[in-house]
Amino acid sequence: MEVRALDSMTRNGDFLDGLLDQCEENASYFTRQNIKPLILNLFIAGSDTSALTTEWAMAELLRKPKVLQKTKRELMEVIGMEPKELCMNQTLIDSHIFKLSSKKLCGSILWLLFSYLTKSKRISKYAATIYRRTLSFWFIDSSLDFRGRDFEYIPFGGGRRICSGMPLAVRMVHLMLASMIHSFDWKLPHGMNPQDLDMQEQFGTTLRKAVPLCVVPIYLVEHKTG
Ligand code: HEM
Repeated sequence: MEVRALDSMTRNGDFLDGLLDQCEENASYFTRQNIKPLILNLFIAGSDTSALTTEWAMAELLRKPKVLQKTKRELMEVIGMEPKELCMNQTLIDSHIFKLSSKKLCGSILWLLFSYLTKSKRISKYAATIYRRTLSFWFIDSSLDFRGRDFEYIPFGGGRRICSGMPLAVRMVHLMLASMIHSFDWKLPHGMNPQDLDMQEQFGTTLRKAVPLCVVPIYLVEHKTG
């Protein structure tokens, strides 16, 4: 903090700087002691949820090779062949995702992804029915909003305590999935049949796969040769 006061170069304008600025404000109830638990909270709330959603989605895609292929084709159409284009660039991701959503593809993936999390959080009988129904379909032209407006489907909760990481989570999960599908072909190990993939769940704070997904990435030759 002393160094920050002396040297404006040590400021990156990032989240931590914002928190430290807040501590320094007169009459702020927020102190340096609050920063560590707050950041820890964000890691706990943000890492397993996003990683497991991505893992479940990959597992579902691998069980449905035609859907995986269709997803890949759409990504190739929208992004092109060059994997380096798919980087952590906000504008790029958003524009790509919107293009895909218009084809109902990403929308349907999102729908599937978050259904898992719906199951792990505050599940009601009604949500359970929706969840089961959701898993039977892939290409749903869903009119349900995952942002807490339709109470039968609240993967991020709703109201004042709705997940504050939702905008980040939606982008991260899409980006991770899209990068993986776009850049590699995927196959199951030891010639495993997609239908034999173990989809059992392990109950917990977040719903993980009982048997972690093991899958082999194959680098696409077209990418190398251009
Ligand atoms: C797919 C990913 C995620 C899912 C499904 C998810 C889901 C949820 C749910 C259901 C809640 C409880 C909302 C309520 O009480 O009504 C929640 C809260 C929260 N989430 Fe997420 N989350 C995800 C990712 C993230 C990420 C990436 C972050 C931050 C980096 C984050 C930060 C938080 C925080 C801080 C809360 C507490 C909000 C509060 O109580 O005011 N989450 N999340």
